[in-house]
Amino acid sequence: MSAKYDVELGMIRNIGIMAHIDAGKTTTTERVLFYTGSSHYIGEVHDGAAHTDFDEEEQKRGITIYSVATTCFWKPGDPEAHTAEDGAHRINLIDTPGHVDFTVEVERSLRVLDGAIAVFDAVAGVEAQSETVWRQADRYSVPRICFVNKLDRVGATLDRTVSMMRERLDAHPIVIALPVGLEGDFEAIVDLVTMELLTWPKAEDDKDKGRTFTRASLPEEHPIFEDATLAREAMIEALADVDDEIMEVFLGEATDSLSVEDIRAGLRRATLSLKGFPVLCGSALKNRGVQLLLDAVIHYLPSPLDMPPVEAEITAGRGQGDRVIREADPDGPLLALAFKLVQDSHRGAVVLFRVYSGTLRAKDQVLNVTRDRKERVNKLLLVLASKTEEIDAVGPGNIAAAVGLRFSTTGDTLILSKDKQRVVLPGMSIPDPVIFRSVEARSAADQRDLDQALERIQKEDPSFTVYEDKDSGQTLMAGQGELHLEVIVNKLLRDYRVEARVGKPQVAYRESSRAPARTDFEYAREVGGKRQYAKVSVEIAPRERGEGNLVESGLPETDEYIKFPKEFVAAAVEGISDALTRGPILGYPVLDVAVRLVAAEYIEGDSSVASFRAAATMATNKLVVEGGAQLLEPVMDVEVVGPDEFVGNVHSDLNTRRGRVLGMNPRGNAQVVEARVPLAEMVGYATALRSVTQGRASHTMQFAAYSEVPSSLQEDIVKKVRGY
Ligand SMILES: Nc1nc2c(ncn2[C@@H]2O[C@H](COP(=O)(O)OP(=O)(O)OP(=O)(O)O)[C@@H](O)[C@H]2O)c(=O)[nH]1
Repeated sequence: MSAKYDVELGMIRNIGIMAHIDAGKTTTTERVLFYTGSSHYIGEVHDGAAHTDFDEEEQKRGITIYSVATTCFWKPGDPEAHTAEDGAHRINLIDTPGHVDFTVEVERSLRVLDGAIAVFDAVAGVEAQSETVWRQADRYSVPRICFVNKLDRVGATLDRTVSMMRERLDAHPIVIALPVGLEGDFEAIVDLVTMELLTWPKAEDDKDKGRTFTRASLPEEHPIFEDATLAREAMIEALADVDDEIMEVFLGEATDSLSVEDIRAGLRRATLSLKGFPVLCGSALKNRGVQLLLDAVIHYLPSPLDMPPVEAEITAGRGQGDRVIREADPDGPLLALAFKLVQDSHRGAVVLFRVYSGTLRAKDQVLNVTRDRKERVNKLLLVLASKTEEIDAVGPGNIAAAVGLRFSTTGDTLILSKDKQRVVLPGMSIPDPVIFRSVEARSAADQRDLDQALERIQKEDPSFTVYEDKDSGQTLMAGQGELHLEVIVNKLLRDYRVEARVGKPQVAYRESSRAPARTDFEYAREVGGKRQYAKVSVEIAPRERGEGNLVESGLPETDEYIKFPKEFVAAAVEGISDALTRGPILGYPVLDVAVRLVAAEYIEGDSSVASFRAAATMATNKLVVEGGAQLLEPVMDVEVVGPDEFVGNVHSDLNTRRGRVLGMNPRGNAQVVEARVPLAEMVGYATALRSVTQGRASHTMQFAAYSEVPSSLQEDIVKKVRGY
């Protein structure tokens, strides 16, 4: 352990910065890293020198471990304290993706962070995408503080975003910082909790990018004093609305009796309970307001101590299936979650992880419970803004990187191999990939680059898979949605600079069988002058949607079968499974059927593993058709959020897409329309939605289930997929 970096549990903050694209997430992060002393310069987004990009090789590929999680230190009231020894808190800053389409990406970051900063653009306010990101954080109950950025821009106001938070997000904002001047005149901020004025040097004198600032009691003669007094009253009233303790004071005595500590404690309670959201403001680009935001991270966002202890499931031995609680105890058994794998150009695979309980030490042998693999941690790294530092150990509540793990990836649970009890953290649900695109290298020379790039991307993103179509020999990339694959294609072509041709997005259909059927199948051939024989009887029955396949040997345990060669049975079962990977309609995998081998015959000398395998495959192919082959399509859970007046349009548009509206609920002054819609009908939906709602609504969707394609459409789809 290192005195420089180790702090008590209550002094750790694991946070993310969430924002609409362009709201200023990168610019704000840069300032955070600069003011916390973790970096010695500010890389500006527009000159391409942001920290996330400083490694040239990685800049080409757009990934760095620094951009996934970075650790920095901050002490409110002492901007020069940059280590644990100085009494600073430790902030582990975790990247959150801007696109909510990538369920796995969003989940992985929301799983490991305890609180978040939501950044808004003071001109645009709460945009549709900010709304989507906000709702995702609601779903995971992530406490948030808000930063209304870009107050220097023409048209900026604090009030607009605050009222939009009420109206669009149905949130309870509590404004705790007041800007002095706006747009070009924006120069200072009043901390409403302490009634202090924070002033930064004018742009021409700002030699150290806003690092030096003054904080002084707001004088009564200051022109903003009256406004600030009113704003402070409003802050206390807004806090009293959601906090009983403050309410009591508010109703009883004069609010003057509330100390700074009382107000901070109230704001902390409101934030942790998600009843209120402290709102700060500033301009990251003009270097104003970020220090106050950092203070608020420490004052109001949760530490791991505020989080409920994690629950894990026992996977083997006594109590299998039971849940156990793991406290954040450094001496307890290790429990850690790998939340991101990054291919680092110098170090190979680097796994970022969070420890929930116990302590992980360099050279420890760990067990990846998810994959049932033992492996060794060669090195542990603390990731700071512009360097990594080797550390000996990581304790609970903290985030670090491990080098040397070969099997671990996003979502895996790690424990120590020597620990007796095997437990696993609730898995991240990785939905089936529902959409795919073909990809082909432009030349044989590009093939190797393509293969390597695809392998890397696949390792980093478990929701992305690559496979080969057996018929066409084409390489197919499958993912969670159009946008997911588009981002990957961009990565391939731009970051990895692979020369490749990429096909159009296609829906991943499945096939099934409608009714029970049975077939007796005799396989008798001459192959290379040798007789091959096998006879099998196979039964098929449909299963409920979502149940998956069941393939088994149902041979009775009669005398006839006691001596039946086991390898022939195993080969037949394999043959059945093989047949189910390619359905008879379009060659998509067959889903939700039970297939059993119910009788078999062999001839000594003529029968072989190969003949049983072939017989079972052919019998199954025939059976799926006899049972009534059926095409299945992925159906998505779609959620559209928008103003009331557009609900009619959204509704009728979804109807034309074979959608089924499941419900409509008000949220704030908006309406949430929930529907189930076939994915095939959702191509280009974002554009269509924009046009029927004048850009006021947003949508999210995720895979719900496979469902039967109506028979009237099956033929059209077959023609389309085959390219007729
Ligand atoms: N005027 C002004 N511009 C800002 C401010 N903060 C950021 N910007 C600019 O806004 C643009 C977007 O900022 P980024 O920091 O890249 O925003 P982001 O949210 O990280 O955007 P993505 O990287 O696209 O997700 C850049 O051109 C910034 O220079 C601000 O406080 N004031």
